[in-house]
Amino acid sequence: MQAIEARIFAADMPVAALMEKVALQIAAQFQVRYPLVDYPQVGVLVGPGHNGGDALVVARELHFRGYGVQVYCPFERLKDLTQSHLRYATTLGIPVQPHCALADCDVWLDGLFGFGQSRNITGTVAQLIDAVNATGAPIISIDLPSGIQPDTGQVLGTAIRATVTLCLGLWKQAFFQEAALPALGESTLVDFDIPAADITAVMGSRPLVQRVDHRWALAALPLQRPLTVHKYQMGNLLLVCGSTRYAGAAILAGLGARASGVGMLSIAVPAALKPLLNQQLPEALIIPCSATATGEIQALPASLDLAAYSTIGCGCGLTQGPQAVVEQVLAQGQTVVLDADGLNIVAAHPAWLSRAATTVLTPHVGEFRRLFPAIDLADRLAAVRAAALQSRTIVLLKGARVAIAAPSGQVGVIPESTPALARGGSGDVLTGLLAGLLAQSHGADPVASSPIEIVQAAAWWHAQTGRSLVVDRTQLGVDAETLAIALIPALKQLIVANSG
Ligand SMILES: NC(=O)C1=CN([C@@H]2O[C@H](COP(=O)(O)OP(=O)(O)OC[C@H]3O[C@@H](n4cnc5c(N)ncnc54)[C@H](O)[C@@H]3O)[C@@H](O)[C@H]2O)[C@@H](O)CC1
Ligand SMILES: Nc1ncnc2c1ncn2[C@@H]1O[C@H](COP(=O)(O)OP(=O)(O)O)[C@@H](O)[C@H]1O
Ligand SMILES: [K+]
Repeated sequence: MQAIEARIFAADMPVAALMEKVALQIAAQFQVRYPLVDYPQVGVLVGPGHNGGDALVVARELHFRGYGVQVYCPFERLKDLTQSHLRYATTLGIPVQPHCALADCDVWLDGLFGFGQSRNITGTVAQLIDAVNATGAPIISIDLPSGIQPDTGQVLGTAIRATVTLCLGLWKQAFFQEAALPALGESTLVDFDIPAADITAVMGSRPLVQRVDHRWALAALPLQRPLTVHKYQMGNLLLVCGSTRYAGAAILAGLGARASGVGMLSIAVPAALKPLLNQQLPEALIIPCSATATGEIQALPASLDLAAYSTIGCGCGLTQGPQAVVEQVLAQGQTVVLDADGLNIVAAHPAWLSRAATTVLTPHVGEFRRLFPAIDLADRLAAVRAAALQSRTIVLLKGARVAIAAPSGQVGVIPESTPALARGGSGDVLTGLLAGLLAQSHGADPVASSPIEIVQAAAWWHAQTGRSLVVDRTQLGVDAETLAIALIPALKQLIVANSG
């Protein structure tokens, strides 16, 4: 953003004109969300840079529209343009105070810091932020909540907890970092006509980090099958999963795979689980495996031709016993998705990941740390990219903002989700779903999407299904089985909602 902004200014767009253009939009949005009749008193926090300048333009506009405006600016030295706006606000009779004795305001506007913030916030400024948060009144943050590091999303000591954040121009990475989520509130983008040429000049035609949106995700799904296909051309998936202890994980992965539309689904489980799996997934071919005394897979049947499958998904509910099975799966030449215990096993044998075919790893933070102990998770987007580059695999880092990185360094992030998905088994559903989609892309009639696009699409679909279930059933109603069964109806809704 800084580099793009510099290009715009170098091309002689006056800085003050751009600030005015942006701030007038913020003022308009402010008045729609917080109308004068209900929110007559506005407190405005002004920082030393252009974020503070934006806030002062908004303060001026709100003053003329009839709001009672009170400015708080705990800084002595301001950038010139910000200083000019402050002088003019004072001339208009808008009260300006430096300290924390806060008036009773109905709503706050946060213009302390924007994308220029990097240092820890201390002293009076920190006190001001804490005091405004403590009022309980709604807060609109300009560009970023003050106190949030724009790239990593980390809290710089303390941060405004915004009700609404109006992000200016282009999404900053912090909007997709979990550390920032509690501070962001509802986030929307304010467009101010950045020339496309300036964006491409700085970011290239494909930015390194991209939000996965409905257009991309729906385009990557195999929604239209060729007319004359047979089942083996629409993906031949093998799931290797389950143990007596974790039988449900195998069922949930199977249900996720079912929703993918995969042509042929086989599930290798300890023999004792076969009747249960048959009952839950009548369409699947259940492959009984020899088991240890503790109910783990001992070995895959010698007659099983692993090379016949287009994709193998391995690990859900496996336990850490079947190491040789994981090694055998990774020695195959086709796409492998590793989850849960598959990841825990491979963490001790990273060399097994050196393979020519595509490997997809789907760790949560705990599994990620075991796999990549040297990679710092403070910046999740950088961490997932480093992991993909290091392991030459596709890495999907689970959590509130799922991030997916390819060995090329490209990162996709799922911009919307719901904490209702933080529930045992929902990851198993995702593994089955994405393995089933990957299997179809390797069928004889492949869809055009690349593996990374398919993994992103699966994660998007999974998160959107969670969100749609929350609407119907509250956050308490998103258990993993319900999630798996809802994938298809949710997809139907998503297609209808995003058509045209
Ligand atoms: N994106 C764009 O091109 C536009 C940007 N504008 C605004 O300009 C902002 C960026 O302006 P600036 O580059 O001036 O940066 P900021 O307004 O974020 O402020 C940076 C200033 O704060 C100081 N500072 C940073 N952390 C501090 C701390 N912890 N304690 C005390 N002081 C601290 C810095 O030394 C610097 O002087 C954007 O966020 C946005 O609000 C708009 O005015 C117009 C369009
Ligand atoms: N706070 C959250 N908000 C949104 N999604 C979440 C959150 N926490 C977890 N998830 C999602 O829920 C799933 C949990 O998967 P995982 O941790 O593997 O659990 P399990 O192994 O029990 O299935 C992942 O898809 C993850 O991204
Ligand atoms: K701000």
